[in-house]
Amino acid sequence: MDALHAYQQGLAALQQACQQPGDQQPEEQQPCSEQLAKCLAILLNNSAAACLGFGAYESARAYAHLALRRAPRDATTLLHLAKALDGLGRYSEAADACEAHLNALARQLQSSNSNSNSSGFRLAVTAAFTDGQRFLQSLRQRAAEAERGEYNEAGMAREAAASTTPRLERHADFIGPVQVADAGEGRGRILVTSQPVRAGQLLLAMRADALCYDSEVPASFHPPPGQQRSRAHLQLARQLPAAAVASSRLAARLSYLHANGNPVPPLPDVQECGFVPAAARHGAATGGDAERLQAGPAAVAAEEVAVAARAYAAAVAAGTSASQQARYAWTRGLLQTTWRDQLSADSQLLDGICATNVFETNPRLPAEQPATGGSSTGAAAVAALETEAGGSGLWTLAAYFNHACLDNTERYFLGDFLFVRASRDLPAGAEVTITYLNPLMSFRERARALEKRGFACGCELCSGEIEWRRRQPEKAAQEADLLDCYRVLQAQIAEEEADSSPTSSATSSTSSGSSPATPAFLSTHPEQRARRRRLATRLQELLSGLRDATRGRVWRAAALYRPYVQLAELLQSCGDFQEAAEAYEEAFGSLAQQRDGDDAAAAGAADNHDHVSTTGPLLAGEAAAAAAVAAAAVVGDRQLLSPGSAVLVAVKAAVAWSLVGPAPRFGGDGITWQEQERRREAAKQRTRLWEATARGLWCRYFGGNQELFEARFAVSLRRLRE
Ligand SMILES: C[S@@+](CC[C@H](N)C(=O)[O-])C[C@H]1O[C@@H](n2cnc3c(N)ncnc32)[C@H](O)[C@@H]1O
Repeated sequence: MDALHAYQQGLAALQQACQQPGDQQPEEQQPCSEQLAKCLAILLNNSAAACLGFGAYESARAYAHLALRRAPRDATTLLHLAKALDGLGRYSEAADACEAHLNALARQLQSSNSNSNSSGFRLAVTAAFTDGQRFLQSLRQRAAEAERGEYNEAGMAREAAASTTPRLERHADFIGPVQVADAGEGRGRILVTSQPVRAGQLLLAMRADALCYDSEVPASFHPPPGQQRSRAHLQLARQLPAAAVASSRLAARLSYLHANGNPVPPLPDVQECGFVPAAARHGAATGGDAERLQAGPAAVAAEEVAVAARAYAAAVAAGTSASQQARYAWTRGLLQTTWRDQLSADSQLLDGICATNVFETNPRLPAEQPATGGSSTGAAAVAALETEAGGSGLWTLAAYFNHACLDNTERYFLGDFLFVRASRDLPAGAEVTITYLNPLMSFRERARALEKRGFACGCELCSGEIEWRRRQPEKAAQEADLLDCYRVLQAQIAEEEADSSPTSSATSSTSSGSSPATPAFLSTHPEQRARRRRLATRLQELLSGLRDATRGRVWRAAALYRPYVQLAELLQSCGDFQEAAEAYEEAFGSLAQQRDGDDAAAAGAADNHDHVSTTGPLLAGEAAAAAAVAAAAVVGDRQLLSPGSAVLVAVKAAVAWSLVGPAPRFGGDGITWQEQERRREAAKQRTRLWEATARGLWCRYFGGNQELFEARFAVSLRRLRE
């Protein structure tokens, strides 16, 4: 800031020197001498560099632009312009400026060869050229991301996996075909599609505006007793006031967010918040500075003096009181000045904003971690990377998504980057929703969690359940009783699983050296296996009751998915791989929308199968698999409750089937060698089928990047290849 001040004084002095004596009007000013023009260019360029130093990008751009009017081919100024445009998110223009910078360096190299300049100079220019090429590459990458939503997600997953607290700073946000609109009817602001979109299309990708990873919470931080929010969430809320004071962009974005219990703020100001849609970026990518760069040296005109003065004023404002630019933050009282003239942020309001809008980065699937009644605000039904770090963050544009238990998007995180894709084809103007909860929680759990947040969900899933309860009160009561029993059983299963510590005789899931014959999760202790088998039998009985109680309902996953996955895991740990695989298939089947006659269709499939196959223990499972895979193939026709869970459970089914063939049969069942061979072959086919199903769903709902699929399911896929 001091440097900028000094340059400004220098510029003022030169300005005076350039002025002709007498009382000419500014328009009549004469061109100053070549030497003065050179000095001016240097001072303007240095001013640009100073502005870059404290993030005053608009001022840096203005200064660099003025400097280039005097020295249009100056390599350093072109680099400063590229950096300023990069900071402003104008990536294509920044790439143009960077290319011009590289051309200027190439010319310098050429003339240094012919002028026999010192080798030191040539080395320095060559090094700058290499840096410039790298910079250009990263600008082109950001332009592709911001303008077209083209991300190297597998590369980002690797970047994320390389750190325990990943922050993917080198990537740009993408705001696709969505915009904020007023929903009215007490539902606040929502996101709607700005054009028709296809299932799987990327709607939004953005870095967290603020994020705290679990591992970043100081050990000394003890949340107040009874607190429902995670430690990272609370820590984030504590950090926000200082962060809002330090960044006007963050303050602006936060100020438009809703905090339950407060009046809903107006629609966010796009300029203030910097929510630039990809379409607008694409349009801005032509012309602008890139074109104006062609302008030759010019006289010091009054207009330019005014531009320099404005750039200076803006830089000073940005450097001294960053948050002055967040106008609505002042109106709302989120930012204030204290009696000592210091800037401060309303921590209570920010705490409320956090409570209403935070997402968790690696919410676990319910089968991995039973839902706890929905205290987490961001539980999502997507398979987390095995390496993904847990944390709480704010993604301020995603905060305008309203909730629906049966939503029309899929979301996932790569480090601190949030991706949201459409999970259905949607027309223009359709409301885009996400689920704040895990849709696989029971209706009662979801309703209770949303009640705490002050609203009731009226989505198709919830209204379907309400209608079913009205029509079938006995079945609903039966289901509720069974789910209560399931909760008791769940606690016993959790206790049993806790018993598989490395010191116990069962092999822990973290042990190494697993092979298909002795998978890591297989319990080798006979007593433990017997205990688990007993629990599995009780779960099977309970599931048979739940199936009856929910027969005829459109969606059954909320009741069936979790117990089936849990059953599969128990069976797998007992070495009953085939039964485990079939339980995973049932879990998968429960995710697909049930239609009238679906059960009859499955029975029909089994009957058909009967005619062509010898009756055997694989039969029921094969029919179920065929039905499930068929369901996966026609998801366009009907829906999956949670595509993320469907992909995960399909992978798990594939792994379970891969273990069937070569696994030893406990207890022996006296089957022939040929029969064993037949089963082995059938299991192999089923493995391939389920892997293909998982990949098919991945393509439909997650953009289809196979490398990312490999990264997400690395451990499981390795097991499949063994
Ligand atoms: C993350 S904000 C979503 C955006 C919000 N509508 C706004 O204007 O800021 C969460 C809040 O939106 C409201 N909301 C979200 N989903 C809703 C729904 N399905 N029905 C009614 N209100 C909802 C609730 O007040 C909730 O606490």
